[in-house]
Formats: sequence, C-alpha cells, structure tokens
Amino acid sequence: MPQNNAIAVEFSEVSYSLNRRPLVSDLNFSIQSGEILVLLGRSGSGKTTTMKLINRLLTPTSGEVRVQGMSTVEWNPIKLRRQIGYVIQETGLFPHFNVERNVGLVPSLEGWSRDRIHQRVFELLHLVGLDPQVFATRYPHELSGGQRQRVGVARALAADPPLLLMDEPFGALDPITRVELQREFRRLQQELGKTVVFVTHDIQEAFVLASRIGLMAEGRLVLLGTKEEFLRSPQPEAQAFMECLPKL
Ligand SMILES: Nc1ncnc2c1ncn2[C@@H]1O[C@H](COP(=O)(O)OP(=O)(O)OP(=O)(O)O)[C@@H](O)[C@H]1O
Repeated sequence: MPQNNAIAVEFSEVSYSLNRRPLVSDLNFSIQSGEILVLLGRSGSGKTTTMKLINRLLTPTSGEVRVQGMSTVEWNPIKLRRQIGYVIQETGLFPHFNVERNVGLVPSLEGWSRDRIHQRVFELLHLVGLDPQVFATRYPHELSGGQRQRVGVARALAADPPLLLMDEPFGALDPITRVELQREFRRLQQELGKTVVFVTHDIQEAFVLASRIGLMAEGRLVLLGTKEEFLRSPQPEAQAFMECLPKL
C-alpha cells in the first residue's frame, strides 16, 4: 500500500484546536522511512498532541496527516493502529495479564495460532534482553520499571508494525538504566529498520537517539534538522535547550 517508500508520515498544514484554542498549529513536515525523528520540546509544547495525530487518537482540525500516503481520516482506525506500535511512559501493560499475554496481545487479536504467538513472544523477549524462561510468566507488578519498559517495547513490536510511536518511554527510569535502554533501543532500531517517532524533553536523549530532531515550542515546529543543524541553529528555543547540556 505505501505510495512513497521514502516517506512514512506526512503532516500537511496541520492544526489541532480544542475549544478554539490551538494546541498545535501549521505543522508541515515529513518523516522518512527508517529514521528516528525525535520530537523535542518543553512540557506543554505539543509533542504528545502531534504524536496522537499520527495514530488517529486525534484528528486534525485543519490540514491532513498522511500515513503510508493515505490521510488518517481515510484509514480504518483499527487497521491504522495495527501498523503502528505505541509505547508510553506508563507502558499501558494490562496488570492481570502475564508478560506473554501482554506481548502477544496484538498477534492474538490478529488471529495468530497459539504456537506462533508463543514463538514470537519468546523471540521478542530475547530481542529486548529479557530471558523468556524467567519473564514470560511474570505479571507487570513483578517487574522493575526498566523491565516493564522492555516488555512495552516488545509488545509494540509484536505484530511487526513498520512505525513506532514512543512517548517519553524511558522518562521514569534511573539515569543509568535509561542510558542503557537508549543505546539498546538505537541498536535494535538499526537492526529492524523501523520508522520511529520519539517524544522527549531531554536534549541528551534526543542527541543519543535522533536521526533528526524536530523542536517544538508553543504548538509549532520551530526547527527540524540533524544534530549538527541543531547545534548550529541560532533559533532561541534550540539555544535554550543547548544551555541545558553542560549541566548534564
Ligand atoms: N485534553 C486536553 N484538554 C485541554 N488541553 C489539553 C488537552 N490535551 C493537551 N492539552 C494542552 O495542549 C498543550 C499541548 O499538550 P501536549 O500534551 O501535546 O504537550 P507535550 O509537549 O507532550 O507536554 P509534556 O512533555 O508535558 O507531555 C498543553 O498546553 C496542554 O495543556
């Protein structure tokens, strides 16, 4: 179905308002297949809203978001979301399902056989660095925060979606586990070649992960470019973020 192999997602003149108050405005940008686009911005700048416009948790007030060349409002929302893995800070794991059932959820909704699901879950747990023999039967409350995030990533990858949306997935972790997961995630992404949109307000995380950084301020995309372009930019919000770097 992709009409343009190079472009996974395209925002065209997109604005979204709630009670006439614009939450994001005039978004015009494309996400290339296989890149990690990091949306960076301070709290309330519109990052999550932008993300939710991709998987149609929100629809634009004006303009169009195209996924694989087709407007999100033309997609069947269920089919659209099956193309898109979603990882959020709280992971959204079901507390009464063990790890195997949580990771195998989408494949089971898609009608895979039990054997195939079992095999896939074990493969994915390996991939995210969890021993399936140890973790498959555990429940979310029996895991550390970092382990839960790994399960969240495994679940998002389960049905092999081409696109991953990750909203502050490592935000609640201690700094060492966080850096570890960032590095592993980057390696995993290179290996699997997924397109990733990653939301953070941490400039260091943006620099570790990004193919390109999209900087948001007050609901607008004020800069979109490589790390080098970001470093050279005179844009005041980019400068403000860079001033945070030495403190780290
Ligand atoms: N359901 C809602 N009702 C009212 N205002 C909302 C709603 N959702 C978001 N907003 C407002 O929209 C703006 C953008 O929110 P958004 O969650 O996209 O920001 P963000 O950059 O992801 O922030 P954070 O880093 O704190 O998660 C904020 O001012 C927020 O208060």
